[in-house]
Amino acid sequence: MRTASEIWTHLSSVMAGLIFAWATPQLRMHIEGYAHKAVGHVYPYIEVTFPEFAGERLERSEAYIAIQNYLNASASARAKRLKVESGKDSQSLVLSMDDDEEVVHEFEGVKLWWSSSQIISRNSTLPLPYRRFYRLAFHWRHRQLITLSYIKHVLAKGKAVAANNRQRKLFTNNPSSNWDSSKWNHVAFEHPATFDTLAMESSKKTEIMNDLLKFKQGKEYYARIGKAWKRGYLLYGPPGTGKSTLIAAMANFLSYDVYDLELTTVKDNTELRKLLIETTAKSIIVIEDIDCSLDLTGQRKMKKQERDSDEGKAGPVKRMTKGGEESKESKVTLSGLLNFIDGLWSSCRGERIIVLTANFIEKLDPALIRRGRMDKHIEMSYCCFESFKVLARNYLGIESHPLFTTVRQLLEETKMTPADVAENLIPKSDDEDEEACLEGLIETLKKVKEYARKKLEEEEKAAAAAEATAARAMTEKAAAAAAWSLIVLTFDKLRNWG
Ligand SMILES: Nc1ncnc2c1ncn2[C@@H]1O[C@H](COP(=O)(O)OP(=O)(O)OP(=O)(O)O)[C@@H](O)[C@H]1O
Ligand SMILES: [Mg+2]
Repeated sequence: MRTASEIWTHLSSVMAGLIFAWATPQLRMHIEGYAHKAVGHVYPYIEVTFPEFAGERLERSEAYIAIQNYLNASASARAKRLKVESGKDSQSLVLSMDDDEEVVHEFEGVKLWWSSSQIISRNSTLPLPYRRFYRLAFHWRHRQLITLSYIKHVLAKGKAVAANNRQRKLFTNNPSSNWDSSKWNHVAFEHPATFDTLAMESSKKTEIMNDLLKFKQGKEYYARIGKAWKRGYLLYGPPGTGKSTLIAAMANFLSYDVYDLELTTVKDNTELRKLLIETTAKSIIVIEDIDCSLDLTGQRKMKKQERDSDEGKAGPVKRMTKGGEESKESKVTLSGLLNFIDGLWSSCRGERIIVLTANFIEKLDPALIRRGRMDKHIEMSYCCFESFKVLARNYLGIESHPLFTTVRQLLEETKMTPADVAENLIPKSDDEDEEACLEGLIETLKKVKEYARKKLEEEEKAAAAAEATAARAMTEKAAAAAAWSLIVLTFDKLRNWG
């Protein structure tokens, strides 16, 4: 039997050996490796936690939000316990995973488990009394796949879902006297127009949608060719042909915000620049009726004349509202507007689209609408049969009708805007069915055709009368000239005789 002192000596040497082994890094790694393997055999899963608040300033973690969106998108199909919250428009409902619920996902054939939990926190700096987090568990064999690919995939998908679900905004600029609160006012953007409901030839629609998609996905492309990630659209055509409707459809298609810039309330070029700086990425900046809100041609001529004098000396430019009445004097100039657009192109990070609308393209200065500033010019035209069919589907819910043939023929012979066609397709009482609406439209089209015929006839008559008057005047002038020559000749002869 060993004595107590012998046992102590033996224990001390074992302890010293262990301490020595721990102090030797290679040996320690071996021991740790074995320990991990031993634990791995018992519990072979790795768990990753994503807390809601992270970082030094305890801000809401972007990763947490992206994961939340990613998981919510498929929650109703996967989770057994769900919770319901009201959505962005406070009418729809959003289903999400309930607390302490676990769902199984699969990525490239690998199974993984997501769970959501919360614990009461004693940390008083947190904005909420509890700490929420998501936990991802997977087999340690898939560590590489999950950490290198899957988490990136989840974050990208979650961000895309968020972009789609985001409550988009419609901004309008405040007059500078109200800039204490903010330069832009906003309301929820809830225009229902889509490319599906837009009355336009389908080939033209597809072209615009492809152009927008290429732009939206073009981050790397624009960076590679060294061009700012911006695109300018000019929409022109008569009132009521759908310019504003197309802008709404574009914003819905891209999930972008809309900044509706009202130039008549902007005092000068400096204000214009300040407004620009406050706009955010993923937005469409719209200046409607550019041909009516600024006398651009006049300004350009004036600018040319005063090329040597500075902007301040150019004097205030009178701007007109759409109705033609004069609004407050403003010093916004064409060069200010061009700088605004170029500033947008060069100084603002992130993608932006600028859309100008006009009734008369010929009134606009070529510098404003040249490619590079306004890259795509879209003419919005009178209603054709294809556009009519879209309106008939929207307003009457029909794809065909025996009266369509008459409508088609009349539309080819007349000019009617989609706004007017749409107005005729709206039932005016409960008794009016689709046939009554189509008959009403045919009646109006016939009237418009008759009116146009009479107008043309009158114009032709007036032109003929003007031509006759001109011819008569020419004859009288020629006769007078001949008489005068005769007088001169006679006078000369008399003088010679004398
Ligand atoms: N192409 C279209 N597709 C679907 N609806 C249209 C179209 N054009 C006009 N409308 C209907 O007519 C109404 C007026 O159209 P919109 O305001 O888009 O015309 P606009 O070209 O912007 O006119 P303005 O030059 O006066 O601003 C819209 O509310 C819409 O209901
Ligand atoms: Mg409009």
